Amino acid sequence: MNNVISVSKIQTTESILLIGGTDPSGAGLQSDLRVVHALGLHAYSVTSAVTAQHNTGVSDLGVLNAAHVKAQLVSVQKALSNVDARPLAAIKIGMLGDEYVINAVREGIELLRKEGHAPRIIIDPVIVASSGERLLTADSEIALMSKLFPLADVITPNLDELAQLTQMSVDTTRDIERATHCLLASGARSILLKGGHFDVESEQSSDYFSSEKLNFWLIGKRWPDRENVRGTGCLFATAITCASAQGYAIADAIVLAKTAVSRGIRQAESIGGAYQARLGDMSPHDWSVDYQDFPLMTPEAPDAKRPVLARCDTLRLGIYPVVDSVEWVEKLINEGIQTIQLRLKTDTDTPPTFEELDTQIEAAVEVCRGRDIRLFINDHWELAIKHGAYGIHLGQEDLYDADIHAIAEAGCRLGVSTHSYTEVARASWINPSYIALGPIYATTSKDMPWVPQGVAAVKRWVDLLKGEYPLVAIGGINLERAKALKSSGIGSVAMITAITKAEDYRAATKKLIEVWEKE
Ligand SMILES: Cc1ncc(COP(=O)(O)OP(=O)(O)O)c(N)n1
Ligand SMILES: Cc1ncsc1CCOP(=O)(O)O
Ligand SMILES: [Mg+2]
Repeated sequence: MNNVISVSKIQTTESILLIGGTDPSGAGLQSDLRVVHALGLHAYSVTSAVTAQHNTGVSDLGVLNAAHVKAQLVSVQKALSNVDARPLAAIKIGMLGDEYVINAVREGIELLRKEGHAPRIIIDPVIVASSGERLLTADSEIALMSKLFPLADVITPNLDELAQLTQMSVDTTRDIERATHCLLASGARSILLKGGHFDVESEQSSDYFSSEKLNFWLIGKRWPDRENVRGTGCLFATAITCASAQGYAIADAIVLAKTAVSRGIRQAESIGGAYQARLGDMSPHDWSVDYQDFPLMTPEAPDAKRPVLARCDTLRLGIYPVVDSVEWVEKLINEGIQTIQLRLKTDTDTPPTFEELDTQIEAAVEVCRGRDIRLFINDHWELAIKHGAYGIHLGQEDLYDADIHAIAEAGCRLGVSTHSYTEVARASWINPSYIALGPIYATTSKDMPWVPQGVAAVKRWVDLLKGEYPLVAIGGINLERAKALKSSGIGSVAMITAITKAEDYRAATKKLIEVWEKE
């Protein structure tokens, strides 16, 4: 999975370049600019074509002469050479119209690259309008694919465009997966199929993302009473561009963008005979995400059955030590600990045998029996089920191997690690018994590719997920940091070192419980 930037390190002052066609009724560049402005970012905009359209169709279309497009790109390049210019972090390419403009855009990007700009590139391959009119000449598709797709970090076709670009049928989820994987061969780093036009009778609106390393469906709510909201495809691609410009990994940018599309449709207003997406003001720091707009993510088909996992008996799991032996479990529950994890790793120089794991897990469950203790078993989900543990803790990679339905059927709780928007969306599909957020601070107990998130990010997660799941913060947490985290509203803090490496583990545990439980 991609690394993620810390939410507290996102950029809010980068600039974006939008290239596309105008639409007097609100889609195209007009829609793109609304997204950028809702987030308080700065955009340069280069017009490639002028369209006359409404929700009844396209009545006129003029593609600009390529020289005019190139001249606009040169002006942007000059603006960017000023000392007070904000760095160009991302480019969104929308409607281009013909191959002359495609060539001009390619040259413009090369010029910007020569000047040292290294923006991310998001291409919305605008080929056909929703009403059916072509917005790119038929003989220009090859130019779009050969000249621009290889530069793209993401391409965002809708259903018709995916079918058109791959010449494949896209009637089922399997068709979409196949066609999307096929389009990856164009050289783009990733593809996002915008699924607004797929399975329109469904209560869900599902998009499919594919890259070399990661494939998933992203599932959002559909709003059937908001028909044909204008410019949502543009909104999606532009929102991805904004989040990319802020430094988010592409998958996280896509999850955030999906929240913006849902928000825009949920708040849409009918103006002049057509629904217009409405974002309102959004904080560039957390995009003012509302959980009702937050998507679910799954590598399985969007209609796959979701597990129904047992709930924890509380939203506040309290001080949560993570330990590596039954002895530690016993010692700490004797000190008043009520939530604890047995973490027996097998990737060590002297890994435990299967029999040893079996014996230890059975013994840990036995030690907790009849004592109202929430004992979570890390990784070894089959043994946890076998011995009737209260719960299991799994990381994101573990989720691919584990049988989540078997865990649910056994009545076992499941806590899931997360480090990013993508992983929270993945966890949300599973509807886990708790969500762990980490690393909050740097940790010496585990090699982590993730940047520590800090207290401000925990506060944002609490605000986003409040009441939905018990939340657990982990990574480098000691007494002082637990005090700082308490104000975030999180219900639990997990730790290894602060207890198991403490000079006096009894005193350390007592103090942590005291601080956490103090009103
Ligand atoms: C409470 C809690 N949060 C996160 C983790 C990490 O789990 P995972 O990502 O599976 O890594 P390992 O612990 O297996 O190395 C955890 N164990 N507990
Ligand atoms: C297992 C794990 N997962 C995320 S951070 C971490 C280690 C936490 O240990 P410590 O409390 O010593 O930083
Ligand atoms: Mg694990």
